Amino acid sequence: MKAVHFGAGNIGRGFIGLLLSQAGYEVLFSDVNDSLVEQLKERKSYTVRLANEAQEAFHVSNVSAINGKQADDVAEAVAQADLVTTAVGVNILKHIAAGIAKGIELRLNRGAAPLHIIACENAIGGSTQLKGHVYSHLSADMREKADAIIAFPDAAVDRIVPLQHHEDPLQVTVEPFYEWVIDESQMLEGFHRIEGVHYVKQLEPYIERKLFTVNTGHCSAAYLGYLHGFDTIQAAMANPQIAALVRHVMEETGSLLIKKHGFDQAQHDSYIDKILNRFLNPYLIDEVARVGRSPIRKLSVNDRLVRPALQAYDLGMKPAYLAMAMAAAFSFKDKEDPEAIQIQADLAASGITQAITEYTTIPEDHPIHAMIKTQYEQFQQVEVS
Ligand SMILES: NC(=O)c1ccc[n+]([C@@H]2O[C@H](COP(=O)([O-])OP(=O)(O)OC[C@H]3O[C@@H](n4cnc5c(N)ncnc54)[C@H](O)[C@@H]3O)[C@@H](O)[C@H]2O)c1
Ligand SMILES: O=P(O)(O)OC[C@@H](O)[C@@H](O)[C@H](O)[C@H](O)CO
Repeated sequence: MKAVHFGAGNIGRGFIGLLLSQAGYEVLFSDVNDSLVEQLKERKSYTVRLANEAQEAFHVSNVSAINGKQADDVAEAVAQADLVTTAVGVNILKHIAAGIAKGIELRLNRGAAPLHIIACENAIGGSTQLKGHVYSHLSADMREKADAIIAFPDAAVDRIVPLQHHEDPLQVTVEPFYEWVIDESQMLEGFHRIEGVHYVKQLEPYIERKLFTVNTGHCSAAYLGYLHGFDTIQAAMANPQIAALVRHVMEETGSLLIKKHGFDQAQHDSYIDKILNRFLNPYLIDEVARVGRSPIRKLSVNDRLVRPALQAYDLGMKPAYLAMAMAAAFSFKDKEDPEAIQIQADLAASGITQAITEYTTIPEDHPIHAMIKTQYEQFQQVEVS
C-alpha cells in the first residue's frame, strides 16, 4: 500500500508518517523543503523519539520523498496512491490543490481505484476545505466523476511536536500521546482501516473538543506567556497565575462542549487535567512563538478562540476568559511572525475597535467585542507601566 503525505515537517514525520509506516504503508512525502526531500530520498528512513523518561525510539523505514515543486511528480504520486494525507498548515492547502487535482485527473483517465484524501490540520473541516480547493481546478465533468471514487473525510489530529533541531535533521521528538480521529461517515464503502486511527460516525464533537481544549488552552498559554515575557510554554505554565487563567479558559470551553455535545463533566475535567500536564511535559521545549504562530488564523471566526466564544455566548454563557485570550492574541508582537506584524500594523493604523471586527468578524455592538476591547486596553496599560 502506498501513501502520499504532503508536508514532511513535525507532524508529517513525527505522527502521520510514523503511524502510516507502522500500519504497513510505504510513505512518500511531498515537501517543498529541498534539503529535507533530498535527505529522505537518500536515507529512506528516519527516527522518531518519544519525549518521556525512557526516550523510546522508533525507526521509520520504507519512506521516500518527492519535491512538491515538481508538479508532474506530485500528480503521478497522487495517481498511484492508495491514500493521500496532508499536514502542511491549513493555509497551505490551496497551494497543494492543483497537484492533487492533476493526480485525480490522471487517476480518473486511467480508471484507477477509489481514493481517500485526508487533511490532518488544526482546523474544522480541513479535508472539506481541501476538496473545495482541489475541485476549483477540475472541470464539471471531472468533478462528477471524482464524486464517485474520491472522498475527503475530515479528521482531528492531536500530538504535540515542537520545533526542534537535532544533529540528524530527520530525527523528530514527539510527545507520547496521540489521537487521530477520522469521520467514517465521509468515507467510501469498504474502506481500509488504518491501525491506530479512531473512526467515528460524527466528527464535530471530537474536532471541537480537541481544537477548543488543546489548542484554545495552548494558544492562551502562548499569548499570556508572551505578555509575561516567557519564551516557552513550559516556563509560562510554571507561572501559577498563567496556569490558572489557562485552566479558566479551558473550563469555559469545557462548559460549552459539555452543554453542546453532552460530554460527561468528570471525564471532561480529567481530559483538561491531562492536557495541562501535556503542556508541562519537561522532556519537551515548546516555544511560545510556535504555539502562538499565525494569530490572524487563530483569531479567525472558525478557529479556536472566536468560534467557541460565539457558540458559548449563543448558549447563554459569558465567555470572559476567551475574550481575555483574544485580547492577549492582539497583544502578541512576535517580530518573526508575519501575521503578528500585520495585526500590529493594523492596530497602529486603525485601533483596536476596528481590528477586533476585522479579524474576528465580531461586530462592534456585540457584547464580546467590548469584553475583548476592555481587556486589551488593560493589557496595554500594564505594558506601558
Ligand atoms: N506540531 C504540532 O504539534 C501539531 C499537532 C497537530 C496538528 N498540527 C498541524 O499540522 C500541520 C503541520 O504542522 P507542523 O507543526 O508539522 O508544521 P511544520 O512547519 O513542521 O511542517 C509543515 C511542512 O509542510 C511543508 N510545506 C509547506 N508548503 C508545502 C507545499 N506547498 N507542499 C508540500 N509541503 C509543504 C513545509 O516545508 C514543512 O516541512 C498544521 O496544520 C498544524 O496545525 C501540528
Ligand atoms: O499548529 P497550530 O499553529 O494550529 O497550533 C499550535 C499548537 O497549539 C499545535 O500545533 C499543538 O501542538 C497541536 O495541535 C497538538 O495536537
